[in-house]
Amino acid sequence: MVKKIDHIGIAVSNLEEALKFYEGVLGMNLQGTEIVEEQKVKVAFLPVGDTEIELLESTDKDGPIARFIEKKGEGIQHIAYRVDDIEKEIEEMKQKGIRMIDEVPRYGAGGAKIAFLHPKSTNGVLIELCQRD
Ligand SMILES: C[C@@H](C(=O)O)C(=O)SCCNC(=O)CCNC(=O)[C@H](O)C(C)(C)COP(=O)(O)OP(=O)(O)OC[C@H]1O[C@@H](n2cnc3c(N)ncnc32)[C@H](O)[C@@H]1OP(=O)(O)O
Ligand SMILES: [Co+2]
Repeated sequence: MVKKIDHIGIAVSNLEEALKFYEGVLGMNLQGTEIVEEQKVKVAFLPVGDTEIELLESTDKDGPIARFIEKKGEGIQHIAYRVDDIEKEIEEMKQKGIRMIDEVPRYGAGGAKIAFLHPKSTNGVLIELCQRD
């Protein structure tokens, strides 16, 4: 099942501005940035101990991050849990009646396999399953 919190996804309007806070004030180290076209995001990863903060800026006004900020403002958008076998977990979730946004894994930042659970099935938190080989 779930191994650890892989990352916490935070929606930001401007990545450069947000990094001034995370690096300059909190003293975190930027591990790298990447554009994930399929999710319409530019992401920055900042490791914290055994997990990471994922800052997400939208690359498209219709992307999930743009829509989130429009409705709720900047803030925590998802929590990602590490799993070993994402296909197996997706099947188990479906059997347990969970509404999956992704029924087949997609590719996220760093080539991880990812799949989202709908917040209506999870007490209001958008959950990402994440497998890294
Ligand atoms: C790069 C990658 C990686 O880690 O490698 C990433 O993380 S990509 C991270 C960005 N990608 C994604 O988020 C992809 C998966 N997300 C999605 O498919 C979408 O954002 C949905 C979660 C389905 C929401 O879509 P949309 O905004 O069109 O739906 P909606 O407005 O009808 O929302 C349906 C209900 O869900 C709630 N809702 C929407 N987004 C939410 C969120 N992030 N957390 C908690 N609740 C949320 C709304 O308030 C609404 O509740 P009420 O009806 O009660 O008002
Ligand atoms: Co994520």
